[in-house]
Amino acid sequence: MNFFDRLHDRIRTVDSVVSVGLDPDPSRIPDHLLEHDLPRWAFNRRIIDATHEHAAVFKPNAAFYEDPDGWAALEETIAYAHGKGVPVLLDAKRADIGNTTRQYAKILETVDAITVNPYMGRDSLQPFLANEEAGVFILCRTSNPGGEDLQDLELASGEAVYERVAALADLWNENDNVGLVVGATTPDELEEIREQVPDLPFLVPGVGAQGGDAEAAIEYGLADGVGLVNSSRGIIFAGEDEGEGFAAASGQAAKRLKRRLNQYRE
Ligand SMILES: O=C(O)c1cc(=O)[nH]c(=O)n1[C@@H]1O[C@H](COP(=O)(O)O)[C@@H](O)[C@H]1O
Repeated sequence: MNFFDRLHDRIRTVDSVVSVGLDPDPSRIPDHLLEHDLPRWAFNRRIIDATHEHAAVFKPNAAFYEDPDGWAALEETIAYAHGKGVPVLLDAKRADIGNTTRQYAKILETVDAITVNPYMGRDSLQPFLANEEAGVFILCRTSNPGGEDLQDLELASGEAVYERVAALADLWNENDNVGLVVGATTPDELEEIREQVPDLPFLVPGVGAQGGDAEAAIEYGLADGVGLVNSSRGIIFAGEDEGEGFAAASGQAAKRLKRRLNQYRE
């Protein structure tokens, strides 16, 4: 079954478009978990237990797992999320030359969807795009301040680079498996890109810790009700000062974000 059909079902089941970002910064893991063999896994397990009822997906960012213990923690995390019936979107921002990207794309045997980088062009994304079951979210207008450095540049055609990316993504969506990453910190661009590509679901990061616009994230992020609004630190570290109560606080934060976003959903 196509990823976006599965996501549609998941969104209906939990009545939520919240993507819970699993970015377990080791310096912020509560002290009482540090004695575990894999503190990031111990942390994520408790976060998953507390938030899964409100999670349309879990989105681990690969950057937080790039060492041997991290790989083990990520493997456990993915399996546990799947055990709870929650799809996993790996935020890896991948893409490379053909033979390399073919190896990268093998990760789609393990996760349900991935973020990819369009900078190297179509062939660098082809093995991801060819996977009919998986979701492929292409970076379009990112939420960080430097997002404007390249993405806002005007091309000779008069369009901005991010508009060109949206147009290409639409073209590359032959398997109905493509979405765009558009940050909530630039609501005007969100609106503009939604008008340009009405059918592509967006992953909208940047609400919560980055202060993005939650209403715009819903108004423009969803295509036919399908899309994702991510918060990572705002959920997983909501109970940072609460010791063993940290996970319960995360559960509350995920529920609050779900309710806030649901106010704007039709
Ligand atoms: O691809 C992403 O998910 C992403 C794109 C983007 O433009 N901005 C952005 O913040 N993200 C990711 O979304 C998450 C945001 O985390 P918080 O700011 O803690 O909610 C991080 O994992 C970022 O890497």
